[in-house]
Amino acid sequence: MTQQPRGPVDSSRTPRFAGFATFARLPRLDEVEHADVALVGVPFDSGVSYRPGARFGPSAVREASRLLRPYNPGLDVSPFERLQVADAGDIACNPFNIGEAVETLQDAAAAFDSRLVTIGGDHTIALPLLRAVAAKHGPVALLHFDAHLDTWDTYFGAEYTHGTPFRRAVEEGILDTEALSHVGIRGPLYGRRDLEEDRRLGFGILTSRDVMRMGVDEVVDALRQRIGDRPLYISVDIDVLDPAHAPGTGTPEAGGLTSRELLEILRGMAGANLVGADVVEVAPAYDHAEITSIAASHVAYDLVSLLALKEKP
Ligand SMILES: N=C(N)NCCCC(=O)O
Ligand SMILES: [Zn+2]
Ligand SMILES: [Zn+2]
Repeated sequence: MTQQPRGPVDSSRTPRFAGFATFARLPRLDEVEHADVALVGVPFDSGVSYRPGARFGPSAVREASRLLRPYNPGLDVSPFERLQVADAGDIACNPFNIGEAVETLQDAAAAFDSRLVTIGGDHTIALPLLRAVAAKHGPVALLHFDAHLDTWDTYFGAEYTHGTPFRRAVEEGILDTEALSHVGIRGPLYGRRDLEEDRRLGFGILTSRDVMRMGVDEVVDALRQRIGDRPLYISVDIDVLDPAHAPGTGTPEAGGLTSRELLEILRGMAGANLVGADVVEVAPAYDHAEITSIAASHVAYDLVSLLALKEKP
């Protein structure tokens, strides 16, 4: 290929509301020879326990990402200049067979030679994504933003659901159990045992209340200390945000983070050895004025920026 596109379409020449939506108006993966980072959608929500609809997350986040601009002042980086970043479209998974969908996604993710920032989809998808990452890097540190633990065992006997990916991942030995953190946990549980089992799996918790009391800087310090320079995977369930900041999601819980807090904690990870990330649980049917999909698009943009900061000088 000769003249390959790079970076977003220029919004001062082609209105940002025109044309097909790729993430941040970036080139499609099939338009470039190689991408350092690929944004990929996983329109799968057959693992949800309550409100369905995250299958429409990828397209909503792409639409909401039209307003993103190429320079990220929060991290002082122009991610699309440093790296070739492309939109790989969606991975099509069987909505009627969760086990098959998980396998399809694992194989598809493993086949990329780009780092992936994945847009879900429900949280079930984190398991196959982590498997693919661990196949390349070995067990990874996990920074998990969520209202929910997602370390429950089974629902209706099902092992693969959006409430269980991280228990499966620990069982499979694909996580580095010295460096597992949940941030933003809150809301009612089934019992105290949920917390005990979560702790036994190796997780440390910074609750939504901890974030409020400690403040962003102290939270970042604690997380950085735990993560060190291990290969790191970041999984962001958008319901970590308060329903005021993310109404469009399947299992909303009151008392969550603001989008500002979430973005600032993410920016605190600058320089970490990030190897992959996802943003999940955007369910646009419950959204208003794109509040949730805009938040998710900014989260994905900061995740790409973190990869850009790390990959090249
Ligand atoms: N991963 C998300 N968003 N939710 C998990 C909720 C599981 C439950 O209903 O108990
Ligand atoms: Zn959640
Ligand atoms: Zn979750």
